[in-house]
Amino acid sequence: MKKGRGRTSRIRRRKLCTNFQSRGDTGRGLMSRTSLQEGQVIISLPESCLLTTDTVIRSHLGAYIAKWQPLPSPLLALCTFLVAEKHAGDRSPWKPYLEVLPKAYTCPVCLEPEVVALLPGPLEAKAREQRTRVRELFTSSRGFFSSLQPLLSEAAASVFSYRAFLWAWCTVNTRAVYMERGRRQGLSAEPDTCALAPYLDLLNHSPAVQVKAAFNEETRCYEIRTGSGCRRHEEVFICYGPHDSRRLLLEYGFVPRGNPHACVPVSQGRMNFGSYH
Ligand SMILES: C[S@@+](CC[C@H](N)C(=O)[O-])C[C@H]1O[C@@H](n2cnc3c(N)ncnc32)[C@H](O)[C@@H]1O
Repeated sequence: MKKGRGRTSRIRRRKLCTNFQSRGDTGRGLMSRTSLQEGQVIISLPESCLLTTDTVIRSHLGAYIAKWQPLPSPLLALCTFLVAEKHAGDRSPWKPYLEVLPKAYTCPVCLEPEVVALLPGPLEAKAREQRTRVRELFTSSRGFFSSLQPLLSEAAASVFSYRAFLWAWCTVNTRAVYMERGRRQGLSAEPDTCALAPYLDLLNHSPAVQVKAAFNEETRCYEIRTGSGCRRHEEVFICYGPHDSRRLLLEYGFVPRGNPHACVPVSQGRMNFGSYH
């Protein structure tokens, strides 16, 4: 008998298809198995499934973070945790999540300088700025990475390579949900607003939908409610924000089709020139 031809396997296949859909240009996404009415919860993820700076501080990294000066930022803590857990492989409780994360990203920060130079002027400038910021964060954190050597089975410099750091930075930047929290002990005063939300982070962006997303203090879950409804067996989208295409490319590595927030930045000189109307 050919593998995967029976009824059980057909049902299993159908279940997989309804949960996890692959679409050419958006990568993976989520599809609803029922129709969703306006205001209904699309997805609700318990606090224990979120990867936040609390997760990092409670982990084996916590003691090293507490000792390090200057205090690491919340973003650095998350990136460091991702790289360290990836390095831990089978020993990491986050392995199932880490395995489904993209291996590479399409954000301009990952592009070679020769490719960045081909981007339109204002976008090129932003991409360069972003690249410099990420590079500087990496370079200024080398000492902190070295301090983690006792936790690592390889040289800290090879575990915390720029490539690994960039992957972690893009993971946080393209997939984290916004979750504002107070300052955590041991971390710098920079805003602590990012949380990784496994499974929920498979939702793709559409500027045409409205959603409400927030951590519910009563249920202790991160919840997303649809503001527009969704038909059964259709892909469920959320809106990452009313971002123009340049911002979406810079932060998320894609340009959506038909973006109502698309705009063309006009330089000061151009504006004067253009004010003849
Ligand atoms: C939060 S993840 C969503 C899940 C992602 N598609 C995956 O395969 O893991 C965000 C990423 O999905 C992709 N994405 C989301 N919405 C998109 C869209 N409307 N068009 C193209 N790519 C999109 C981009 O690569 C973006 O960085």
